[in-house]
Amino acid sequence: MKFSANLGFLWTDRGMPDAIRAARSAGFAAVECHWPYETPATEVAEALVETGLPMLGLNTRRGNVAAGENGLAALPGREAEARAAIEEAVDYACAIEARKIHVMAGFASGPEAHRCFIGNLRFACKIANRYGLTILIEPLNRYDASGYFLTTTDQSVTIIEEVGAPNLKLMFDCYHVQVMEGDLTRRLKNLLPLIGHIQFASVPDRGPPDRGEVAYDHIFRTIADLGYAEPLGAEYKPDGDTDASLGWMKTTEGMGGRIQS
Ligand SMILES: O=C(O)[C@@H](O)C(=O)CO
Ligand SMILES: [Mg+2]
Repeated sequence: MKFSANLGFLWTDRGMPDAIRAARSAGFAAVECHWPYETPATEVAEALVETGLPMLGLNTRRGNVAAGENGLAALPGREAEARAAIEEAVDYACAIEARKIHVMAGFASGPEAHRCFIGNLRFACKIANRYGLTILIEPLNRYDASGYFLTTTDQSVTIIEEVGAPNLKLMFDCYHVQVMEGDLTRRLKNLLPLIGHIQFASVPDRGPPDRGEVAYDHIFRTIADLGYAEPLGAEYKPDGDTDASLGWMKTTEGMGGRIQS
């Protein structure tokens, strides 16, 4: 069991190359990010080579963030922008050797949005397949992303089956899944073949995993027992300094200190 530092939330006080170095110093086995596009891919690639860490994945652009957009792929009429964002993410991923792209659905609902999302995901999977990349979809919870198109693992399974591409997988963020559906242990076991990445944070405050309503020592042990060996994404918001928030990696029984080796 290994951990990946999500640089969308951890070490946000520095640029991505330095955040990658900080993750290496803290003992993470990998990094992942949200929207790296303002940093030249060459700078990110250099920091990855220097530290030896892989960048697991990145997200497609959200669209007009100032206007509150949170993804484009399920927005009928915005297919050209959504597909340009997918192509941009594929290019960036190839430049830094990231293997997974989270295609963000956006705020939408109804059958037209569903059809639009399916079409854009088929497009994404086809392009990604040329480079051996995996496309991820991630259900987000109704409080943090009210009105987001994709909200549950059940809905995600329907979409993955309808798209029918072997390189389309579920981003199982334990934080969102716990808020929306609960039953984490059974869901992890049942959905394992469809899972392309796992993330975690405390619930309900999205802090480090050694607090809140989810017993992450049990969840991490469950994941390890299932034979899932990919790094788990630490996607939580530290109260302040990221380094000061990492006690869970070293001290909590059953967590990183014992599992990560
Ligand atoms: O959980 C999240 O919010 C992220 O994994 C993400 O990709 C952006 O919303
Ligand atoms: Mg997440």
